[in-house]
Amino acid sequence: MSEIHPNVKRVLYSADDIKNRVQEIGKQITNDYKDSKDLVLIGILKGSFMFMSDLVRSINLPKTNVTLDFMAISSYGHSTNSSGVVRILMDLKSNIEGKDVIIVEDIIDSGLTLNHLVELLGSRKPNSLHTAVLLRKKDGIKIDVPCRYIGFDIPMVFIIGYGLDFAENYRELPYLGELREECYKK
Ligand SMILES: O=P(O)(O)OC[C@H]1O[C@H](OP(=O)(O)OP(=O)(O)O)[C@H](O)[C@@H]1O
Ligand code: HPA
Ligand SMILES: [Mg+2]
Repeated sequence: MSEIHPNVKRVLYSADDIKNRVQEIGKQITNDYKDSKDLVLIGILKGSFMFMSDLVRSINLPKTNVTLDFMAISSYGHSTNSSGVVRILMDLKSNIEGKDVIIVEDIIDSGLTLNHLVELLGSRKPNSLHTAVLLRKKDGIKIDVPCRYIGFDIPMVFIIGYGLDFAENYRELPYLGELREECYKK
């Protein structure tokens, strides 16, 4: 493995661990949606960009019309705690009415973001609506959001890498690591 960033306290999941788990989720989705006519994967930017790009390449549905769309939201800004306000920075380009929708998220922490998205997208009358989430902090959840596909359950530490940021940094790291506390606690 390439050198670990000095602000990473420990690596929770290596690039290989992530690859293997994402492939498993891709296989599950392939099996669950083999009879779907129209599957839309909705990536929630920015955090899900790596998970989304690896996940779509792990899905093999040649007879299904698989499309991608994106929404951009923000609730953390430059903090390690949710502001509690989910701001939609960019909405979908497509109409999801009648389609099978999977929301692709990097992490559930408080659950506020995903809960908001499920309510919002559910109101647009999709044929079905499920969620694929790479990381879940079970002990941090304030609102219980149903998740069909979960990568890993993780402890209450702040995670960076594989798309996840702290104050917009570290998204490029190929692994999932714990950010050193001294980087955000003064
Ligand atoms: O369960 P919650 O407590 O709501 O936290 C999860 C959300 O917070 C992060 O987004 P953020 O606001 O940092 O935007 P980003 O994806 O652009 O980093 C993360 O990507 C999730 O979307
Ligand atoms: O642990 C985290 N890391 C990065 N972004 C996040 N958004 C919610 N929790 C986290
Ligand atoms: Mg963020």
